[in-house]
Amino acid sequence: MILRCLHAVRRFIPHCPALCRDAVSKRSLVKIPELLYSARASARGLSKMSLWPFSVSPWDFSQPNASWNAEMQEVYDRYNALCEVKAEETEKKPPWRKLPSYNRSLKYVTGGVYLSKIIQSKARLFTRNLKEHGAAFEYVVFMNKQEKRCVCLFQAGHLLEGPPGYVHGGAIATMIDTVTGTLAGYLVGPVMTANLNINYRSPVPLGSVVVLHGALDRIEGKKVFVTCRMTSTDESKLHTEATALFITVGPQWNSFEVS
Ligand SMILES: CCCCCCCCCCCC(=O)SCCNC(=O)CCNC(=O)[C@H](O)C(C)(C)COP(=O)(O)OP(=O)(O)OC[C@H]1O[C@@H](n2cnc3c(N)ncnc32)[C@H](O)[C@@H]1OP(=O)(O)O
Repeated sequence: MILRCLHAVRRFIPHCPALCRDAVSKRSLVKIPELLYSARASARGLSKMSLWPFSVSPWDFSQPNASWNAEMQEVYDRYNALCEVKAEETEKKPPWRKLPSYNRSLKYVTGGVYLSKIIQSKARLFTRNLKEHGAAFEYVVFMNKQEKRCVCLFQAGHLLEGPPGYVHGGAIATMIDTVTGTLAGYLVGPVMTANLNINYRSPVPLGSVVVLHGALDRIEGKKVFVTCRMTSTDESKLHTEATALFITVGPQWNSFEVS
């Protein structure tokens, strides 16, 4: 019934473009299954959710959803609590911040000079290109700017299989690149990965939850060195160790503080 109404609205849109162009877009309608899905997920503690289906704000993939297992939800709640400011400490900024995560880069970003507009309009961030929650990369990044480090909770879905029952090494590398790149980008601005070194210490079971600990090592001119460890959620088991080198690509590279 709801979908029928929405299809009727969709057919009506071309006849009143001035009225609807911005508020009701086809892109918004694509999000309806996600919104219905999120309504089901709300029982599991989804923090903010709008029932208004024509929102133009992008979907934040780092919110809890029904595919998260109990461990993912529990560790998320623990870190999320660190992001909240208590009433008596309103003047103090909490050191931790949960980063939102969208499936597109900035809408008007330049670059990708060989990309046609059609390709660019369909482009999606690699780790966020599936609509099915839980199938691949479920993750959320918490940033601590003061300490120049971050943690990422990662639940590996069934499409990431490498060896039977375990996560593919390339999927692990993807997450390490994402987490270290996000930290470098957050601290200094736009960067490109120049080098990634990974030591795989123990396999990651498919469907399990792990934590990636990213930390700034040092900055030397344009070069940003970041380390990363992937562990079990209680940190008793080391899965992967990595170092990454990022090169700043913006014009601002010589103006940030070297520490
Ligand atoms: C909104 C959504 C967010 C979502 C956030 C998601 C985050 C995801 C992040 C993913 C990031 C990626 O995957 S990026 C995609 C993968 N990476 C790439 O495609 C990069 C391809 N490579 C390049 O474009 C280039 O080589 C660069 C930019 C890396 C470097 O070129 P450049 O700027 O000309 O640098 P250049 O002057 O040559 O070198 C600068 C210094 O770095 C050193 N250097 C350069 N490359 C290397 C290297 N591989 N290993 C060691 N050292 C190196 C040089 O020796 C030099 O040192 P010295 O002489 O100064 O001492």
